[in-house]
Amino acid sequence: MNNNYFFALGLMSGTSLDGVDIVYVKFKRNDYSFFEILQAETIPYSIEWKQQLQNAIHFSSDELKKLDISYGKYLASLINNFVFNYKIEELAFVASHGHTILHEPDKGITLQIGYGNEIAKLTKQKVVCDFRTQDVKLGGQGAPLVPIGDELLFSNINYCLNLGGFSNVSYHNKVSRIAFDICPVNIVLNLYANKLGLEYDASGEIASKGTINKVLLEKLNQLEFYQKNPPKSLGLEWVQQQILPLIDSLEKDVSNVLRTFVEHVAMQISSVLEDSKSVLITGGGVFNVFLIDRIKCYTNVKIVKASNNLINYKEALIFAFLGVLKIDNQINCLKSVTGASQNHSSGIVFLP
Ligand SMILES: Nc1ncnc2c1ncn2[C@@H]1O[C@H](COP(=O)(O)OP(=O)(O)OP(=O)(O)O)[C@@H](O)[C@H]1O
Ligand SMILES: CC(=O)N[C@H]1[C@@H]2OC[C@@H](O2)[C@@H](O)[C@@H]1O[C@H](C)C(=O)O
Repeated sequence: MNNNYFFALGLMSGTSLDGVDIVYVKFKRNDYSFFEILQAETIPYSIEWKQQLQNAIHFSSDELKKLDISYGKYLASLINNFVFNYKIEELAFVASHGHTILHEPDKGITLQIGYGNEIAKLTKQKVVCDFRTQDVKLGGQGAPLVPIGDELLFSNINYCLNLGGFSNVSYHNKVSRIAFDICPVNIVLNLYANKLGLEYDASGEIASKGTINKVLLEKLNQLEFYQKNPPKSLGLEWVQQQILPLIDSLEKDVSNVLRTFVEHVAMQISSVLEDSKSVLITGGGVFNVFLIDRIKCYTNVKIVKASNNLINYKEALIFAFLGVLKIDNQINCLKSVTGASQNHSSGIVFLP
């Protein structure tokens, strides 16, 4: 055993409901910039779990309490399997984001299920969870929480850009960390790829064969959201109200839609990135070769190549890191990002 290092598990279940991401990470004592992802796996949801998590928004508070416990038991079983399969012997704690069921921070509500007490009991590990509630209590949005990880784990990089359902960015301006959603990405590209019977447009092949609809492109770029200053965020409702009707009224050909939307994304992303700065890009959109090429056409940024583990598991890694900060009683929620009344150390610790 080397006392300079310690090991943690990070668990994240994202909005896309593809599964639970688990990472086993090596951290260094007294050096927050060090991390190494040793093992990583996504455990896909069964149809039953997917349905339950999707429907839970309509559950009564008693039903939610039951789900909190049964989902906690489920996470515990995934952790036990992971520890067994990868022969993990050293583990300081588990940090679990859980799954977000309710999130209306302006009404003081945020709920991530997966009861930590259940996980601690069944895994016999120290567990840190419930990272968002305290921030909402302090008047913050309870999200995004990843930027503190960007700040401390990737301090040598100017921009951390995520290309998921939506694209978001975080960077340090002259005074503090800034983070915001830039524009929709895969949530829109997938919808149109689905019309061709595809899950997504692999490598952006179909988009690359389409033609730009200039009127549509201009109208997309003129949407009011893009003129607003951060902090700002996007949701599915906005896409349904502002983006889809616009596309459908102006372009019928799917490859032209994909081509035009890729151009829109590339233009919006490049408009927030300053030339010659470094950018770490993560999220599944990294594999859209055509989109990355288009971004490169508009900017002179230096793209830092991320490993596949980092591309796919950065959020789970950062929740493990938020656990490290909580256990060390250090700030893990930034008021400059969430709008809370103060910076604070968030999360609840459960002992086995
Ligand atoms: N080879 C590929 N070519 C093009 N696109 C890809 C490829 N692989 C993955 N993607 C895109 O990435 C998406 C998955 O990305 P990711 O897992 O980051 O999304 P997410 O978890 O829904 O995002 P978030 O929760 O951060 O919004 C896929 O749905 C698809 O659109
Ligand atoms: C409430 C909640 O679960 N929000 C998630 C969600 O998924 C993406 C986006 O919306 C982000 O705000 C957040 O997660 C990331 C990991 C965050 O907190 O940084």
